[in-house]
Amino acid sequence: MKTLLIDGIKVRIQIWDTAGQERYQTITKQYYRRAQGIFLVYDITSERSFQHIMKWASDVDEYAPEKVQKILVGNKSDEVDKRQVATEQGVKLAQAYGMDFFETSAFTNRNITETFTRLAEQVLAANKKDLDLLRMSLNDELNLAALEEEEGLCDGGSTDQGKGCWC
Ligand SMILES: Nc1nc2c(ncn2[C@@H]2O[C@H](COP(=O)(O)OP(=O)(O)OP(=O)(O)O)[C@@H](O)[C@H]2O)c(=O)[nH]1
Repeated sequence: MKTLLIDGIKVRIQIWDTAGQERYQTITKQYYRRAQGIFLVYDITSERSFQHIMKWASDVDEYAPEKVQKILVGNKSDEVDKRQVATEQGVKLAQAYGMDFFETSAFTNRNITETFTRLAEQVLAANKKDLDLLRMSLNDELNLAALEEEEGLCDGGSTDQGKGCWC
């Protein structure tokens, strides 16, 4: 669980880290169904993990909801000497899939918050209509509560017009 502040809204994100190994894939696919955002992560020190992204992406297309938001992530950017996948390769693949792309390091924390924030922003944008409705009903509730409080004050019998009560 991670909390981020986006556009003045406190967003709580539940994160599932699915297993990369083939033998867990039946379970992994079940996670896709309820996902709103997905990171497709490879390891920049492993060409093989980069090649696997195509497979992950096709699984996501098959099992995740249509409006799921995706970001391509090349992790372990701190491992400069072991790099096998050039940044440009990541950029190109992300462009081909129409995704944003970040290189991150879980070791140094580079781009971690940025990556999560970006995905959360995309998820919020994709669900903007629902969010606007939620905001509107929240505002209605707040206005109602304020009105009730005001009426309560008036019921209290204050005749002091200086306090803004005109009933
Ligand atoms: N140098 C460095 N090492 C990392 C980074 N992220 C993860 N590691 C290391 O890489 C190894 C594998 O990390 P995991 O988090 O188990 O990777 P995973 O992709 O979840 O592995 P699966 O369980 O097979 O899905 C561990 O030894 C981590 O410490 C990073 O950004 N930089």
